[in-house]
Parts: sequence; C-alpha cells; structure tokens
Amino acid sequence: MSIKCPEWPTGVGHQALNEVSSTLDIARQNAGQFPNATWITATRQSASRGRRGRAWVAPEGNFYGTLSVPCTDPETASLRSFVAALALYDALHGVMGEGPTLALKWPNDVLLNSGKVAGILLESLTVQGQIWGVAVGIGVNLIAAPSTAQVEDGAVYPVSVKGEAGEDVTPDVFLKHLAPAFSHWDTQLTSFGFNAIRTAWLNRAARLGETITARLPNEDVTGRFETVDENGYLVLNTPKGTRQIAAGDVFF
Ligand SMILES: O=C(O)CCCC[C@@H]1SC[C@@H]2NC(=O)N[C@@H]21
Repeated sequence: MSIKCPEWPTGVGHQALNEVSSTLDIARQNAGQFPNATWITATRQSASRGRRGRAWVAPEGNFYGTLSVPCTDPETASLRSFVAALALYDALHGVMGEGPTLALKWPNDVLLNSGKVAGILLESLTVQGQIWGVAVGIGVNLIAAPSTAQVEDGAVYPVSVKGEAGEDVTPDVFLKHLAPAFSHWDTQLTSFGFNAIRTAWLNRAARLGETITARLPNEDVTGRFETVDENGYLVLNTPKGTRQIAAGDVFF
C-alpha cells in the first residue's frame, strides 16, 4: 500500500464522539479507512492510556483527542511528538493569553506554571502488518487535574488550565486552537525537516542547560541537559561522557 503524507492544512477531518474506550483505539480500528489526517475527539474515555502503560485520568470536560495521520514515512512519524508539543504550547497560549508560564519537557509533556498540563502518546497504525500511519494521542487537563496521589512518585505534579489560569475552556474551543497549530508545525516538519521543529522546541524547553535525570529501564542517567539531537534524542553531558537517550522519563 502506498499512501502519501497528507497536505496541510487542507483536508483535515474531524470525528466527534461521546464515550469511547480511547480515541487511540478508534484510530487503530479505522487505520486504512481515513484517507486524510483526521482528528478523533471524545467527551469521555473509559480506558485512557498514558505513556509506558500508565493510565491517564480522564474526567469529563478535559480534552481527549487523537490525530490519525496517514503517512508512509516511519522516521518522520515519531518526530510528530515534537510537532504535537509545539502545537499544544501555541494552543494553550491561545486560550490563556501570555500570563501563565508554559514550557516543554522531553520527551513529550507540556508544563504550565511548572506542572504537567498535557501529555502526548504516539502509536503506530498498521494495516495487514504494514505501518500505515501514526496516531497522535493528546490529553489536556482543561478543567481538572488528577491528584498528586494518582501520579508516580517524583513525577511532575499535574495541573489544569482552570486551576492555573482560571479559564473555562471547552474541548471544542481547545480543538479550534490546537488543530491549526498542529497543521502549522506539521507543515514546518514536512517542508523544512526536523531542524526547524527542533530549534523551536529547544527555545521552549524546560531545564535546558541544567542538571536533570533520565530514568531508563535499567539505570538512571544524570547530567547537564545539552540539547535534543537530529533524531529527537535527549543529549546529556554526564561525568562519564555524553549520553544520547532515545526514550525515558525525565526527573528534575
Ligand atoms: O502519559 C502521557 O503523558 C500521555 C497521555 C496521553 C493521553 C491521551 S488522551 C487521548 C489519547 N487517548 C488515550 O487513551 N491516551 C491519549
């Protein structure tokens, strides 16, 4: 099967659903069906998933969306987590104004006043065992954040737009900001390559130049956060030399 990456910003579809298990499940079930990039949103998710097999707390009123992107290029696909982070940054500024502080945390969290306000989870979409596209799952705490007891020890504490900025933003209004922002940054990626995205991401990065710890399956790596490289890997300058980290959780 040969499907080209979609042209932005035209031709982006939207399926608005009520309760689903997860908008990522709907994207999987429809892999191969949507010819264009399509936003799948839901008012409730009964089985929301987060990174590394964790659950994502999903009260009604928050934003739950997955963008199904048909695309034949698996390398560019994974870099869409950076596109999503930049789009979330712009969309959150759009709904809150310039006051609250936003920052991006590697690999794909968005921080509001230092707390986690949004998360991104990418999954491959396959048809008959072949990669067909990528699903970009996005959750945003618009009106409510989980309690700190519901998140892992040492993780960034969760916050909401309502709690930090006092704004009542509905998921529909949020998508009106997020969808064009995603199209904008995705056009940058597909037209100019990852370098433009990488530079924009680094300009908004939390703790760049500071000492941070990346938790990997078998070790913790602590070092100075130097940059994100051309593959999207975290680069840490440690006492034992430079480490390039493809995946992990970062702790400040
Ligand atoms: O762990 C994270 O930070 C990522 C959370 C991603 C949550 C979103 S909500 C929409 C989509 N559907 C899911 O089940 N998960 C993602």
